[in-house]
This record gives sequence, structure tokens and C-alpha cells, in this order.
Amino acid sequence: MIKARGLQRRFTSRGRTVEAVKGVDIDVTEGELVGFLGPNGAGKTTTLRMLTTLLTPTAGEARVAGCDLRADPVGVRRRIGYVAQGGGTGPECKVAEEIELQGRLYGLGKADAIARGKELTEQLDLSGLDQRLTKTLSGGQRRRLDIALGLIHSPKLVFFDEPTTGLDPQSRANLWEHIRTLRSEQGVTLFLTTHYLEEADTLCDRILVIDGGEIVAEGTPDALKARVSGDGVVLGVDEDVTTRAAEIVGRADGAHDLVTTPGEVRFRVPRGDTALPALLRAFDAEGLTMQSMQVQRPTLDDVFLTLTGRSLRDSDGGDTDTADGTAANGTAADDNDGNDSDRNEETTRVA
Ligand SMILES: Nc1ncnc2c1ncn2[C@@H]1O[C@H](COP(=O)(O)OP(=O)(O)OP(=O)(O)O)[C@@H](O)[C@H]1O
Repeated sequence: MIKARGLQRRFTSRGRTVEAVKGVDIDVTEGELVGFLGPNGAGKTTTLRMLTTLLTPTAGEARVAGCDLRADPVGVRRRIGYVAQGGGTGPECKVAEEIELQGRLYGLGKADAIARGKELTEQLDLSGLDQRLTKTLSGGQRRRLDIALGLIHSPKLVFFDEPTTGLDPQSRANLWEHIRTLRSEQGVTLFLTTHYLEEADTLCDRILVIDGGEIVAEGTPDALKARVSGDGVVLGVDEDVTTRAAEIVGRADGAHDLVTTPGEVRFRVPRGDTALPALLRAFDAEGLTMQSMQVQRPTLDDVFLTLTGRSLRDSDGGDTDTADGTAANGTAADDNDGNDSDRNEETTRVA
């Protein structure tokens, strides 16, 4: 569905050059739900805008939904859906009007646009809101309307830029369910950017981690976490057998970073869940009793920390939302490459 090679974008403004994306390779296969995770300014939006034809790459090639990005941008636009960060709805427009207009922009007849709109509003829990002005919708409803607009032409590949930024935890979880349903019931391939660790972890099949314009890691959430440092395990034992327990642990496959305190043995192993049964048997064989055990899976933040030496939470302001529904984090640089339309296009529709 997506195959990009050496995709690069440089911005130059008033003599200053920003290498926003430094030649990334991206592969996404049909039916996948892939997350593009990175801190603010990492290059997520710039990459997304290139893949959706809104921004011309400085270098590199890509095929998106079967069409060449440079040779056939119109073909790409016809086949993809794009749900931008800020959405594209007019505040004074009614929900039904927005949906119908979007359908017409994609070439649907009036009756088809209305019928497709009805189908989407039902799927996305927006029924009954047809006559509401979009400015009166809640944050979650507005995001679902943005999704409806992005899906009006039944694309098989949909791009989401920070789909849940600014939503409260309940609306975020609700939107995740809708995104999952899109994939499971309609077989849509999804590519989303996010700086929310939990979103990437719980929602995505596979994650690409981007930092400073480069992809620094990629894999399933579990594989990424396993690759970095393994699971932390804490075993509780009787104080007088701590040393013997530590000796048994020291012989376990892949155990490292062993630390003991009276009554407790801490260590790391590649997979805590598979290491523990063997350890239990070894304890049994030596006549020792394990009083307690705890496996601590590494988080994606541990992954990011190991890869970059920085915490994703620190570098992007964390998972905080402001009360007014806007992202707490800042936006990317305001300067531009002399082509203002690049930035402005972000809120226009891909039609
Ligand atoms: N039009 C532009 N002109 C100049 N620099 C830009 C422009 N657009 C983006 N940049 C710069 O490119 C880098 C990558 O920005 P980008 O918006 O792609 O990051 P991001 O990972 O999407 O961040 P965010 O999570 O804040 O949206 C940043 O340093 C940003 O300041």
C-alpha cells in the first residue's frame, strides 16, 4: 500500500535550512494499522504531507495506493483518505452539508453523497447531528466528522495526522474503537502519526519511530520493547535463601542486570513470561519457595530513551491535553520555504 524510498524534505527560509525529513524508507502492506511515533518536530507531519501529495519531496520516490507519488499525484489523491490534524470543517457549516459537499468534491452525485454520508454518520455515532453547526460539536464528535469526511469516497488507505490530539481519555478510547472497526470491518489500511505512547502501543500493529527526520526503529510494539532491554522481573523469597535464589536466577537463560537485596532478587530477561516457568521448576528442584513474582514490561518510552537518550514524554510535553481541546504541545516552526501554500494546504481537502 505504501512503499517509500529515500523520501526527503528540506525547508529553506531566510538563509536557514531545516532538514525536516532525511530520506526515510516506509513499507506498509494492505490491511495494516501502522503508527508513526515521534516527538514534536520529528518530521511526522512533513512525511505524511509528502505521502498524501500535499508537499513535494526534495528527493526520494514513493508508491502510494498503487500510484506513483510524483508521476500520478491525482491517482494517489483519488485512492487515499486524509484526516488532517486540525480537520477541515467550516465552523458555520452544518454536519450534513459538510459531508454532502465533501462527497460532491469527490465526484459523487447528490443522492449518492447523501446516502454515503448517512452510512458513515451511523458507523461513526454521529446520527442525529445532521443539522448541527460543526462549531457546536464536542471534540470527539468533530474528530469523528473529520473521519467521515476522509472516508466519503471509500478509500482503501487512510492517513490520520494525530487523530486523538486534544481529546479527553474517554473520547480517545472511543475513537480508537472506531479506527479499529475501520480496519476489521472494512479492511482499510491505516497510517497514523502520533506522539501518544499509549496510542501507538495499544492501537497499532506496527510502529515506525521517527526522531530528527530519521526512522530510528520499527517493529511491533512488543518486538520494539523486547529489543531494547527485556522485561524487568522482581522475585520475592525468604531472606535467608536470597543468595541461593540469586544463583539460580544467574543460571537462567538471558538473565542479566541481577541485583539482590535481602528477600528480593531483581533482574532482566528478554521475555519474563517465558522465563518464569523454567525458574519455578529450578526453584522447586532446589527445594526453594518463591514468595512472589512481578514482571514489568518495558514501555515504548523505555524504547525511545534507549534509542535517543531522551524520554519521549519529556521531549514532547507528554500526554497532556488542555481543557479547550487543543494540544498542549506547540506546533512546528512557523517559518517556511517560501511557499506558503505548503502550510496552508494542510487544512484543505484532498479532493
Ligand atoms: N513549512 C515549513 N517551513 C520551515 N520549517 C518547517 C516547515 N514545516 C515543518 N518544518 C520543520 O520541520 C521539522 C519537522 O516538522 P513536522 O511538523 O514534520 O514535525 P512533527 O513530527 O509532525 O511535529 P508535530 O508533532 O509537532 O506535528 C520541524 O523542525 C519543523 O519546524
